[in-house]
Amino acid sequence: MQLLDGKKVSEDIKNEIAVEVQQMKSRGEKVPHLAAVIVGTNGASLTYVGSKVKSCEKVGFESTLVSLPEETTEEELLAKVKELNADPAIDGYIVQLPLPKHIDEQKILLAIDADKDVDGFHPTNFGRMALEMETFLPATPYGIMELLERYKVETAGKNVVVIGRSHIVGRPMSILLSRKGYPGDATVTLTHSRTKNIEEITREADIIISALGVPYFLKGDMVKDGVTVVDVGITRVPDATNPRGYVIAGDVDFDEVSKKAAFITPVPGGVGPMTIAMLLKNTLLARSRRAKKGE
Ligand SMILES: Nc1nc(=O)c2c([nH]1)NC[C@@H]1CN(c3ccc(C(=O)N[C@@H](CCC(=O)O)C(=O)O)cc3)C=[N+]21
Repeated sequence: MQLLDGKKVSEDIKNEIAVEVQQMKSRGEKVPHLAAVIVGTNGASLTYVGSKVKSCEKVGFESTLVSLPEETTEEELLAKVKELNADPAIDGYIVQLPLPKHIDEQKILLAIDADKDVDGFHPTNFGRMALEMETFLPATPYGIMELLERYKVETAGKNVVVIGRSHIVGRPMSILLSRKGYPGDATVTLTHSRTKNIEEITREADIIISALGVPYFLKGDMVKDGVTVVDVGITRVPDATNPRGYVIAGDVDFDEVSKKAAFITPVPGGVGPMTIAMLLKNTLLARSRRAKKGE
């Protein structure tokens, strides 16, 4: 069994980015500037946004955190989005999801300038991804592709089973792995809450990407020997014996599944850190695109 070490690979990627930023600086060029908008104070969301800001500092990017109260109206958030679209200092930005229920997420995502949409969530960028055009790939699926590539996991002609059809992970993951070329060319099955007899499907899989959010869902008897397993689930499970009061649980029963797996990601330290590294990579791309346009 080999660990797909997202923590380590993400550090490598951040070091590569830091080198490029240093070169930009020494040429007197503007460095990438990422902004993140967060509405409300969900504990987990605050953690992620905090680590994004920290990672920006680490690679030498500029970063701006826009923290808005839970009561922010849709109109106010739209106004902030328009302001970021128009701000020449900002190369790319994200609006942290989920948003409070009184705000229409789709309306916000549509308002983001596709050229600054480093999350790759705008319909234009999602379409470009599906059509195999150059674009900002959504950070989590992009990070998984990068992990598979750096560990040389074979994908061509393999049976890939994706669990979960979310717009930010499962759906784009299924598209990316079915695209032409490496790390794609796979035969992809997208499973979800209406899928019947899922264990019969997962048992045939060469690669399983689980993005479900159900702690310890994937058990040892649901996979075949030699499988590659990527665990996207991150759930905080209350645990009184832990000083934090919770433990971070993946979708995969690691103890059972790792006994049969050829490659497997840990949680934490797998897909999560890769997501942040790829967001930085997209922001670097946003900056170089804008530099080419003289912006
Ligand atoms: N517009 C938007 N873009 C996102 O990319 C986005 C979002 N909204 N909303 C929330 C999710 C979640 N997300 C994570 C990023 C890093 C870790 C991460 O680094 N996790 C660490 C530790 C986790 C912990 O300590 O809680 C790990 O897995 O090792 C996790 C989750 C990005 N998201």
